[in-house]
Amino acid sequence: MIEIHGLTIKYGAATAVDDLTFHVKPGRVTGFLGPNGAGKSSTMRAVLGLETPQAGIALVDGRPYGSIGRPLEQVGALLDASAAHGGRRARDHVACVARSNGIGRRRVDEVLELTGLAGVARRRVGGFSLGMRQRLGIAVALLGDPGVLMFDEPVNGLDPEGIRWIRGLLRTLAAEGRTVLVSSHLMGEMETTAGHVVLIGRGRLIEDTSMASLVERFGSLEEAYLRLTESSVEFAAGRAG
Ligand SMILES: Nc1ncnc2c1ncn2[C@@H]1O[C@H](COP(=O)(O)OP(=O)(O)OP(=O)(O)O)[C@@H](O)[C@H]1O
Repeated sequence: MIEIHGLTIKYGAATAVDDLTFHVKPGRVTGFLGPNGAGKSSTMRAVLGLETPQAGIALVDGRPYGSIGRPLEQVGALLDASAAHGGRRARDHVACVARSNGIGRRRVDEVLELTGLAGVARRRVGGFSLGMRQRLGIAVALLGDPGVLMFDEPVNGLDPEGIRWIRGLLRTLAAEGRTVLVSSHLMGEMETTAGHVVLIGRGRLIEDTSMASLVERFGSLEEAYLRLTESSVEFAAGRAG
């Protein structure tokens, strides 16, 4: 379970996350949605102890990330697919993270297999497509077999086969009883994958509800999203013509 309590994150004078409170429960995929700049990535970083909030707290299974003994075995995350060093071979990258976290080699091969990277594991990450990097980031997130998983826009750059694969993976992870938080701007994809939605705008909570209730109220997730975030969009495109 992930618990966010009164979380406030400021960058200088700008408030990115504003007194945000919500819980992410196990056993279902929770879609974390909101316009560009709404504060999704900042919130996820706070869960991993990568942000120092001005107020509030983010907990994983009741504890702040920094106090977890073997964090990779509690929470796995894909936040930035470009994080891996380009000069490294894929397997070496995963093996290095595994080694520094006391995780054995067998698990390295398992996650490479699970993410479809076994055949390219000896290739350098620098030559990887964005979709392959996403898979590599997911492989690392799964290394510790954690009960809590966070993916920041994991479908980015994936081809249709990859999108279908991640849909199945997210559902499987949730069905295994894990806590799964996924951010995405692809409403159609989220509607089929997520059972619950946390919608934020300008760092504040807009909705924390089941997918079924949103679709029932608005007809589709896209419609719900557009209507509910109307006043929270910071970077709206100009109208053509
Ligand atoms: N390191 C930083 N320094 C300064 N401002 C930042 C930093 N990181 C994020 N911000 C700002 O905080 C706000 C929230 O950003 P964040 O990346 O959390 O939003 P997001 O919902 O993940 O957006 P997107 O959907 O575009 O990825 C934005 O206004 C962003 O410009």
